[in-house]
Amino acid sequence: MDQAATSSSSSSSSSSPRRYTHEEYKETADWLLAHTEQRPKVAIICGSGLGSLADLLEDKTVFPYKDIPRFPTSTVPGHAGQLVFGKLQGRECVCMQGRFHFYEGYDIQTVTFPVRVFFLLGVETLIVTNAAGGLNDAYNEGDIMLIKDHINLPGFAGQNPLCGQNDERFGVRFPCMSDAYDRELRALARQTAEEQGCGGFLQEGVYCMVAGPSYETIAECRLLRTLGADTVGMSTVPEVLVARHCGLRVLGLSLITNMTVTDYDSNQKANHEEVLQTTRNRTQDLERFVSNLIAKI
Ligand SMILES: O=P(O)(O)O[C@@H]1C[C@H](O)[C@@H](CO)O1
Ligand SMILES: Nc1nc2[nH]cnc2c(=O)[nH]1
Repeated sequence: MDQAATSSSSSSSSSSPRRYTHEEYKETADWLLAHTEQRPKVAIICGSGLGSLADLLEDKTVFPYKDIPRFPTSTVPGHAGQLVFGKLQGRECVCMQGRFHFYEGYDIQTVTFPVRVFFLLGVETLIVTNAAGGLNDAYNEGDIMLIKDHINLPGFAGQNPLCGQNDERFGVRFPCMSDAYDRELRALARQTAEEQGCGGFLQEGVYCMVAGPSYETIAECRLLRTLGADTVGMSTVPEVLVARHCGLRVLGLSLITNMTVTDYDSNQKANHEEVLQTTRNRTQDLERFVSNLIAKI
């Protein structure tokens, strides 16, 4: 990717892989603060096909990523590529309509760049959504899974956005992740789903991140299930690591857009069109769910 390759800051080196300085994050945050009067406490990152959440905001100010200093750009269908400030249920929010993925060619610090910008804007809670493949055979396409934990497979292979020199202004060198997904927010989400009458399709489980962009083989799906994963996707975990590092509360939601293939006799094939089609089918329920939930935060 051109931008991924050319926007590399001078701080990148093998001994100091931190890609952006505190000042650089702050410049972007200050630019945004100078261009909007909104001061959101909640940020939402929209997964594949889930960007219409941002359309619910009122009194919107919209910034295409290309206009924001240092912001990367989205390259994946279903990711519009703009930052939307506005009010949802009367609460000021900022919404990423389109996220960045490692498989797009961005390094892991670029993928997570917006999260530290949100922190510097004064955001306290991050709601992160994704489209994911279901591994748990008790799940159904169209279910929403509250993420209670994750498996960071790229992290096992050295791709963790917190690698490199640590800046204590963001957080500690060795952040705890056993409480990554806020228990109170999950309880609120369960309560919201019950009230909305959609408790029947709410699941709670473990999301596993793979680098992508290829979908999993049958053997890989079986392996991930054995490891304890309920869903698999290509995002979210890096953003959560950076958010928790700087003390944001996190709620994670996976929309099960497809059930993964685990049977050698199956003719089913994972594909992005199916992913987007399921998000189109479920978008209204998900929007109502997030919107009702935000009213309680
Ligand atoms: O951004 P998310 O994680 O929702 O997108 C998922 C993972 C890939 O980007 C894509 C595969 O269909 O959907
Ligand atoms: N890795 C992965 N990502 C997805 N995103 C949506 N569905 C899937 C899937 O089956 N696998």
